[in-house]
Amino acid sequence: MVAGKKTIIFDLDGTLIDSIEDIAVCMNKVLEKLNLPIYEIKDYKYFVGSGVDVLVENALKGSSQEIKNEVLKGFKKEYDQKLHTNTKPYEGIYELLDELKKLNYNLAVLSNKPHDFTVAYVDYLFKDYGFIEVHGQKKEIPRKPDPIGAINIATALNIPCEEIFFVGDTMVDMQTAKSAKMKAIGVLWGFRDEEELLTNGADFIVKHPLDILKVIHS
Ligand SMILES: O=C(O)COP(=O)(O)O
Repeated sequence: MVAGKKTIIFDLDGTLIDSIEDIAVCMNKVLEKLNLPIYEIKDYKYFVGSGVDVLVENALKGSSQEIKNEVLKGFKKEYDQKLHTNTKPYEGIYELLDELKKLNYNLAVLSNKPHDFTVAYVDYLFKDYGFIEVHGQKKEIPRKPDPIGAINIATALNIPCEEIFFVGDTMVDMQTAKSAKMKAIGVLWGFRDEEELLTNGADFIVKHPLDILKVIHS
């Protein structure tokens, strides 16, 4: 029975897991091989969030489609084919999930990371927490900030969107939450700042994962 249970949907990159270094290292490797300019980690925090195609677009503004295709192929080979050891849950995430498990919440993930890879990371890092709906980017479903992925989760769990908390670290997540009529929690340990989250509709801002417990009990 899942109906009626309290529900939280989490974004993955920048919210549950700190993946930025592995993404940056892989992309820089591909760029270097092709003699293209590389970027610092802080730049990647703004490139990531809308899926791998947009990551490539952001890193290659002004380049030809041919080069973009080559980088995309190279990045998928470099990054998407294995789990990366520097990618870890943020400090406090396991403590938060322990509490949410005790409270018997429905836990879900909605990411713009490729679907198979999203599932692989959740299985690898969070298999003890019973995430009930886990969705990455799929060809047939428009990616965030389109609300359809979030609405589909609500429908699958039979929970009204208005009762669901959506937790994320970027404007894409806040826009998704608001378009789906969910409660948007913006987190400050991820890739973007408070101003971006508030401007894009965050209902709550949290500085540490355990602060989410205060929000959901308020
Ligand atoms: O891979 C991305 O671009 C973003 O993934 P996220 O939706 O989990 O932040």
